[in-house]
Amino acid sequence: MGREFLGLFDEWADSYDDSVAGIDPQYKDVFENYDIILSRVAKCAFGNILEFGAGTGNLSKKLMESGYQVTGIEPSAAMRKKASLKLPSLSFLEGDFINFPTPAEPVHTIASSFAFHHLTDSEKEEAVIQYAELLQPMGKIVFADTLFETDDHKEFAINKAQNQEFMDLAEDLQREYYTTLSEMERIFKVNGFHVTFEQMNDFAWLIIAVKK
Ligand SMILES: C[S@@+](CC[C@H](N)C(=O)[O-])C[C@H]1O[C@@H](n2cnc3c(N)ncnc32)[C@H](O)[C@@H]1O
Repeated sequence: MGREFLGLFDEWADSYDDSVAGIDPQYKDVFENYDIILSRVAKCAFGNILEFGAGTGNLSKKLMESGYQVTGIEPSAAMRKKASLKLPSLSFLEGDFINFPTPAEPVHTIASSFAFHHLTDSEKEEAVIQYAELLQPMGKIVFADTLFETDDHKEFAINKAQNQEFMDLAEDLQREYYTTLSEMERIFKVNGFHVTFEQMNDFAWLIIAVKK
């Protein structure tokens, strides 16, 4: 589910780490403070961690260095290959936010960075319902992702990208399922989580949801 963008990621795998380093001007602001953002996610995590959309393994590395047991779930074979080369001791399994292998161990934290927007809002809710079942009591969901305060803020970002002639970014913002803070808050609250948000750059927010 939500795998309609996979072709893009198979193609992007080789140059993805350059993009997050700010080399691509179109995505410079999206990935501003990338390293700090991943470190914040790692700092908020605990216990056994299931990470979705692991990509080239950059968040997985931070989580592993913090001493956690990490299993990465990633639908793109090219991305899994990159991540496995970077972190040979970690498991990167084929799966997505909704369809993934049942973890062998209890899960305390579900983590992800820059990936949850691949799901529509109803798929996001479907995923959160599953995570509420899967997580241990007081378990956490810690996600970093692009969110907008309102639909008007999203429209403003699209117009700004078009005016800067950042057409890849403008199309991306229209094509994928970037949602609003209020919708994200609703999804977590109605499914039994206490949720807080912290802005990390013009696009990315840290989302911390604790199972009540
Ligand atoms: C922008 S990259 C983020 C990678 C990494 N987490 C990071 O912070 O650099 C998005 C990742 O989500 C993966 N992805 C795409 N659709 C997905 C889905 N439905 N479920 C889980 N991951 C997905 C992509 O293959 C890609 O590796």
